[in-house]
Amino acid sequence: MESVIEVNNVSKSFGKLNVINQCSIQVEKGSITGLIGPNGAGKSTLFNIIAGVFPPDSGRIVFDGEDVTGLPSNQLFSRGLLRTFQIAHEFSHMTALENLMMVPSGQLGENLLNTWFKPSLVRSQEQEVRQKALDVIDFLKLEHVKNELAGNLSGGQKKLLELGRTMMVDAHVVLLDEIAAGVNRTLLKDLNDNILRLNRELGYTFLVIEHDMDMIAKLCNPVIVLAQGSVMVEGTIEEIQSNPEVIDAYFGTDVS
Ligand SMILES: Nc1ncnc2c1ncn2[C@@H]1O[C@H](COP(=O)(O)OP(=O)(O)OP(=O)(O)O)[C@@H](O)[C@H]1O
Repeated sequence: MESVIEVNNVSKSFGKLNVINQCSIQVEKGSITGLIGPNGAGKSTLFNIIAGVFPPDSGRIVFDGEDVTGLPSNQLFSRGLLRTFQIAHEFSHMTALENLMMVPSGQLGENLLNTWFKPSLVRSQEQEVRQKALDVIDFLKLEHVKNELAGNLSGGQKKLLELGRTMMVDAHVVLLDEIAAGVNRTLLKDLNDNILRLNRELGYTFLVIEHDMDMIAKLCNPVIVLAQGSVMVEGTIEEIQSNPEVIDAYFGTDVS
């Protein structure tokens, strides 16, 4: 098995609070790996470190075999590692299709000189981007809302659109931070199905933070439990749910 993300002995403090403590995890290429743990365990902080939002105090992050510790998000983005973000307010007045078309970086049309001197090149690239966006709409079965303003989409449709944006840049590793929050059951099934399809059909690797245990159980193998900034245990969802230490620390007495 080949790791696509390696977190090696990473630590991070905010002031006197040690949030991540000598934490090491590996995400295998082609896996959908779950990251769970109690509130405040450090999951989002670890995501932010992996995604280059801020550097660790110590330790290393390896992505695709290269040390990327401290590289900013935009550089990781161009290497194919990205996290989903909520659709920014300023994009809510654009249609779902336009939101997808906005994603690719370095569009030739943005450069005024190109629009003057190489108009045909710009036009053909715009057509290419539009076609790709239409393919993504088709893949995610969002055809019926493609011309709807993003701000008018339902919570679940917005999450699908966020997932769609990762397809526009050919991401191959995607960090999903609580993507199920606030999504109704029907759309949650669509979301799960699409994550599985991206994984199986297009080879995406996912690292998923999620409080929804049904979603973790349906999608993730392995599941890593983080507690107080370090790995408590890693295994299949069945192993996790029957681990006495995890039951005690995380599930309380509700889990049989
Ligand atoms: N920028 C920051 N400055 C100071 N403290 C922070 C910062 N970010 C996170 N923390 C603290 O770090 C701890 C871990 O937070 P983090 O959001 O990583 O946990 P989490 O496991 O994602 O929690 P949850 O499941 O509740 O989202 C918390 O005590 C939080 O208050």
